[in-house]
Amino acid sequence: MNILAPVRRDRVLAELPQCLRKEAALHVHKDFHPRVTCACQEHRTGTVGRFKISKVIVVGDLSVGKTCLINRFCKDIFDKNYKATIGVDFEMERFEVLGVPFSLQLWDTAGQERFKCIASTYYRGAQAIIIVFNLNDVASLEHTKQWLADALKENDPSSVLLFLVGSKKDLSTPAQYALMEKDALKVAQEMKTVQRLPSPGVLCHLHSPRA
Ligand SMILES: Nc1nc2c(ncn2[C@@H]2O[C@H](COP(=O)(O)OP(=O)(O)OP(=O)(O)O)[C@@H](O)[C@H]2O)c(=O)[nH]1
Repeated sequence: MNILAPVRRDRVLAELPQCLRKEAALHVHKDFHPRVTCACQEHRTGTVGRFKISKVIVVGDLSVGKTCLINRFCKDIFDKNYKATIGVDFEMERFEVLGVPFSLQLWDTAGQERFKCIASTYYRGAQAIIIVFNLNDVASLEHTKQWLADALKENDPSSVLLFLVGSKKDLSTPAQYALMEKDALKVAQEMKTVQRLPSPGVLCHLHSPRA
């Protein structure tokens, strides 16, 4: 018996872009090295029963907008009142990819120093790390390096996906924004070096709430 509500229509992917199709994945070809094939099959997602699960952790200074980012993605809402996250919060977003049920676990961690200890116990086993900073607060960008270092202590730097996300774009002037964007791209470049990936391993995304 299926007790879950149907997956939201915009979370159903019936077709993948060409570059993500099976034919494009070299490791599924017969003559590919078995060790690589195995490694590709092992890591990316966990499985609970018939469900595939990926874990994403969202880290960054207090009040940079982590909860708002998750709420916009999961519920399409924006709340201008600040309510600090205590420890961690959790959202589960269900998808259907080519007919296969898939869940994204989103872990919203507290930015406040006194909750860091609790929050960091949830870092382990992430497939993606989203590091958020405030585009109007250069210190929050500087601190992303420490957030990354802490998150990587619990995860495999060579396989985890990193996203550096700037928030509160609506509050910055074009000049401030241009400056911050330059600095953010530099930090993203440094993160890529820390991760020691041959290809771009960090995506830098600058975000503002829709009114
Ligand atoms: N103007 C504007 N305000 C934002 C934006 N994102 C978040 N805020 C506001 O910033 C405050 C903090 O947002 P949260 O999402 O709670 O921040 P957080 O990073 O989860 O904070 P902690 O739980 O303390 O770590 C709230 O008052 C939000 O409304 C944004 O893009 N633009």
